[in-house]
Amino acid sequence: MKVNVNESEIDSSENKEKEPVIEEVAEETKPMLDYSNIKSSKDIDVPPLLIDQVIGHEESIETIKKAAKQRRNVLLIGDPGVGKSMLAKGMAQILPHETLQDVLIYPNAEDSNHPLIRTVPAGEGKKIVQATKASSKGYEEKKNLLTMFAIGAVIVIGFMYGRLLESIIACALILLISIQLKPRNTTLSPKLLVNNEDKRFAPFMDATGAHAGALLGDVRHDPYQSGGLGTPAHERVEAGMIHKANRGVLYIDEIGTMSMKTQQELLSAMQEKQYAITGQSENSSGAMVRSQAAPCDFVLVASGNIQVLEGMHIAMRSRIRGYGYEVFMKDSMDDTEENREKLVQFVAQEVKNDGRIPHFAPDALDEIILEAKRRSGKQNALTLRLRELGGLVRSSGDVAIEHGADLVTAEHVLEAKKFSRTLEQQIADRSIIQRKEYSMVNAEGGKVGMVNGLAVLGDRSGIVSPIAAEAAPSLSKNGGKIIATGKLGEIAQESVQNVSALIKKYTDKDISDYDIHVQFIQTYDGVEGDSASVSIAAAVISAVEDIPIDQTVALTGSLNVRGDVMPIGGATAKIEAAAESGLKKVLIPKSNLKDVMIEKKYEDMIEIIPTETLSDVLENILINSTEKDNLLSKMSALKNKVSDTVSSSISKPTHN
Ligand SMILES: Nc1ncnc2c1ncn2[C@@H]1O[C@H](COP(=O)(O)OP(=O)(O)OP(=O)(O)O)[C@@H](O)[C@H]1O
Repeated sequence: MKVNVNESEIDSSENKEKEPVIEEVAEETKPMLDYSNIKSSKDIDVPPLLIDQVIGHEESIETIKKAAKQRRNVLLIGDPGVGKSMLAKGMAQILPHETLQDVLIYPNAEDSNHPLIRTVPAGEGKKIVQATKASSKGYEEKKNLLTMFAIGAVIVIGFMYGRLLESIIACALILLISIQLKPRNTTLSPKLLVNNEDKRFAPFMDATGAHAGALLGDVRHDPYQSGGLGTPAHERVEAGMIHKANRGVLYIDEIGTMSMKTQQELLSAMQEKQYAITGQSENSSGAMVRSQAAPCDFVLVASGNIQVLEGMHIAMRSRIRGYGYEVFMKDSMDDTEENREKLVQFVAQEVKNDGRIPHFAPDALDEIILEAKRRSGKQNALTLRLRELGGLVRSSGDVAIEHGADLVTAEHVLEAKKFSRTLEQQIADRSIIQRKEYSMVNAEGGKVGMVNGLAVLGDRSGIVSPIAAEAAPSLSKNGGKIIATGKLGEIAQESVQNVSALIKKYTDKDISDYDIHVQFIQTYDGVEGDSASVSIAAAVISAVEDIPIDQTVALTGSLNVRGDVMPIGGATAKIEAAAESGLKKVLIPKSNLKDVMIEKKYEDMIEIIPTETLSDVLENILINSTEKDNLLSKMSALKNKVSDTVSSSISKPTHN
């Protein structure tokens, strides 16, 4: 990929020869890895334990292993799909499982609404229940026989005396009584609340979004409360996830969305390591029942993004801090050979877990690594948002199956990329078509106060976002106003205010003498406008100075108050959107140059010009004219004056 570093890059004060410098941006032509040892991802070993399958979070894995050993709580904070729940599941696999218990609940002869809890080693619970059931089986058989006989007799008598209706009612009554009649050993037989029989690993309970009943346990409602017809209280008790997670992991994603009351209860369960089960609905007969406390000695792994902390009970966070670890998870890893190999392992894992798609050939693995690079949006990094990358792995596999291929190839990955576009990408695509149809993007000529800004929709879809500025002398005695319209009005206001000092400095015009209108034309919901300040400054300067802007150029960058162009996010997506819209050049902050990983098809469509200062931007975007030359020489003189002042102050020693 060729990138033109424009002549404006060369410091004019040094009077160097003004020749454009051509800079090579690292081009990925050779394979990303040495695949000589493998034919496909099938030859890659997938580790048996989940924790060893987690890619790119070495430090977090260390912490999780430490936490598992000491049974500590963990708070995992990070972006969606970076492997938080995978780490929590992995933790459950490395917790000791020899100490697992079954929990039984028994009726209480003294207080039927206070059933009793008994814990036994894992696997024993089922045996106890089966033994009690076996002894009551004989009774059940006899009872059923007797019931059938009674029903038969009533029907025959009913026929004989012509009282069929009464006999049917009598049969129904006999059936009801028979169902309710339970032998003493049946009513006294325990119920298995928590069964850990044959568990190879400690339990993992995902309580994300669980309501209080499912989380803390509940007692079912029973309408037959009187006359001994009701179901015994202990049989209506249901264990909560906190009980099922006993000696294992209780995982809660987005814990901050849980009600404070539930968090409070969870906290007391964590403190006491046991929790009595009661009916959660006040209007239910279950609310009368309260079991003896059942064990719930779980490790809590809570997770979410950073905002989740706002909704989190303060004591809960303090408990995790005091008795556990807080982990901030990365969203990307360094682009090293070792990490590329891990990505290959990731592909092998995803293929194995999916079980329906073929393995990946080396060229397809290369495409996935390249995509991981692109999605990281950073120089020398690979994304760790692996759930989304896993989506591409699966859809590439689906394409290969459609083509009847035994292995997924690079072509399949590229085809999958085309149709598995995110909603934001589809909206961006559609807007590009619309803009082309209605000629909203000006891809030719020069216009005063009109600039092709670039923005990002979602997290990786670029969009051309035209900005128009109009400057009119203010008639108000109190000076001019900045009037910003469109959805990004606030950002526009702020940007104009930030750049007003620069505009004043560079144009010799006080923009407070003008009413300046700035409009973001056709802005979409979800467009972030932080990187529009360079575009706004260019549009306003063009409007104030009446110098047309080249409409074949698009630009992006954040401008600081000193006139330096600062880096922005989504450089690659923005450049691709500009190319797709038919624009010929794109100005991006120089510091973003290494982040650029545009697809091959765009490479010859657009010229990328890195910029460092507002002067670089104006040099490249204003249409050549005497006014432009005057403005730029004024700016360059100013720059020289500033550097002279700085160098003289450095060279003169001061004596205090
Ligand atoms: N670091 C990783 N290593 C290997 N696979 C990963 C990693 N991160 C995500 N995945 C893949 O993505 C899937 C989803 O990840 P997971 O559910 O753990 O993400 P999460 O961070 O918990 O997301 P969310 O916060 O949205 O629940 C995993 O089952 C796995 O296939």
